[in-house]
Amino acid sequence: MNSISNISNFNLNKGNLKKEEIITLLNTKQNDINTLMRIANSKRKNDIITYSKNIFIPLTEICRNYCGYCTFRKDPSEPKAVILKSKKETIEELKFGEKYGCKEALFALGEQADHETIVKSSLAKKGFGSMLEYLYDICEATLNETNLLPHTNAGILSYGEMKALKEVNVSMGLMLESSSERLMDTIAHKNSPGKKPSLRIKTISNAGKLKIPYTTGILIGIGETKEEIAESLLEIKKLNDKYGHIQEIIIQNFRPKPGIPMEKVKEPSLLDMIRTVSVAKILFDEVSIQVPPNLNYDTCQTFLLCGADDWGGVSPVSTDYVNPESKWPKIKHLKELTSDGGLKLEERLAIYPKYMNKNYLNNELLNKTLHLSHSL
Ligand SMILES: O=c1nc2n(C[C@H](O)[C@H](O)[C@H](O)CO)c3cc(O)ccc3cc-2c(=O)[nH]1
Ligand SMILES: C[C@H]1O[C@@H](n2cnc3c(N)ncnc32)[C@H](O)[C@@H]1O
Ligand code: MET
Ligand code: SF4
Repeated sequence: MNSISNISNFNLNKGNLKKEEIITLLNTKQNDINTLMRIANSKRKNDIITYSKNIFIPLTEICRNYCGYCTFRKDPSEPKAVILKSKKETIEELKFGEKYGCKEALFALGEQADHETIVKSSLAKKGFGSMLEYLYDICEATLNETNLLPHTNAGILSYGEMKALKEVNVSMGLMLESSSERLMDTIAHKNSPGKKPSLRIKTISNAGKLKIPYTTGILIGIGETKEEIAESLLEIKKLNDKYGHIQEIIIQNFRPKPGIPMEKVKEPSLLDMIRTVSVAKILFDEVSIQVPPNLNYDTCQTFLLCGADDWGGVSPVSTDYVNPESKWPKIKHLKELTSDGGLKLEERLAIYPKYMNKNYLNNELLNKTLHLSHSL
């Protein structure tokens, strides 16, 4: 029987869990789950739960992948598809967000959209040769014309692309999703060359070499096994042990929705989320564990009991374009939910304090970041 009653034999303090031990923890039942939660929660360094006030700008919804869980991606033929959001509209939206206190400009977009002719010609009309050039220009304008700090998640990028974007982003991100090659043959990733684990790992590793403060995470409930969850977390740990650039890990639960290939796939159970969040907290000492509250509207308090310490980007103005049916809780509500658990809600920036220095940021980004952080 799987049990963690032998948990004292596990090296829980240093987070040096072996794969087999993680799998055991991911399979815990009944009282052992309480123990697991208690141990994870005891790893908290303080009673603060952070969030970042952001505005989500989907610069393009065109994407070369077809993930079985995604409703964000649109075909160029769909009348409502965002081919390329203009700079004028982007800045107007950002300025609106700024009025409501947003400090993070979240640019999340389809992967390698410029491989599509319609995007390429739209870029050319504006005088840009690639999505990278456009992204750079938009992030630069964000810095020049607003007080927001850019965070870009554009799917996999090359070393050169990230080297360029580092100059105009305080942090960047890419969900590992899962380190499982096997999922490349399943409904989740079979039409998504960009979800190949080796490519995602390469991107995250290049970000480490470039000293880019980084957000990654795993998507739970897309057909992965417990063993594969353990392997994914260990892969992220390996990357962070090597470079130390991972500022937060998102434990994101898959949300089924009408019209997607995975429409009929069951969402992960609350207990599976509890087990995964707890294990992640035990495994990572210096990295924040983020659980998005909009994807767990009624249950998110539970994650406060297993060591989660960040709610991620929460927007007072924009929808979560990846999960548009999942409304953000109001900050006031989030504050009440957090303090009800004996914890304190605190706003943070898109870059965590330990990276606010010359090793990670150029002068302009550092000055802007420090200035904003004093206003929190
Ligand atoms: O509103 C969202 N924000 C998402 N974010 C934003 C995130 O919550 C914040 O940008 C970070 O916490 C940085 O402040 C992501 C960022 C990444 O780098 C990678 C993946 C995600 C996923 C989402 C998401 O699904 N919805
Ligand atoms: C931006 C991130 O959103 C996640 N994502 C994409 N589709 C869904 C869904 N249906 N439910 C939950 N998360 C999703 C992926 O992990 C992606 O990398
Ligand atoms: N398309 C990218 C990815 O899945 C960015 C987030 S989804 C809009 O990695
Ligand atoms: S999740 Fe990202 S990569 Fe996958 S189809 Fe959607 S937009 Fe493209």
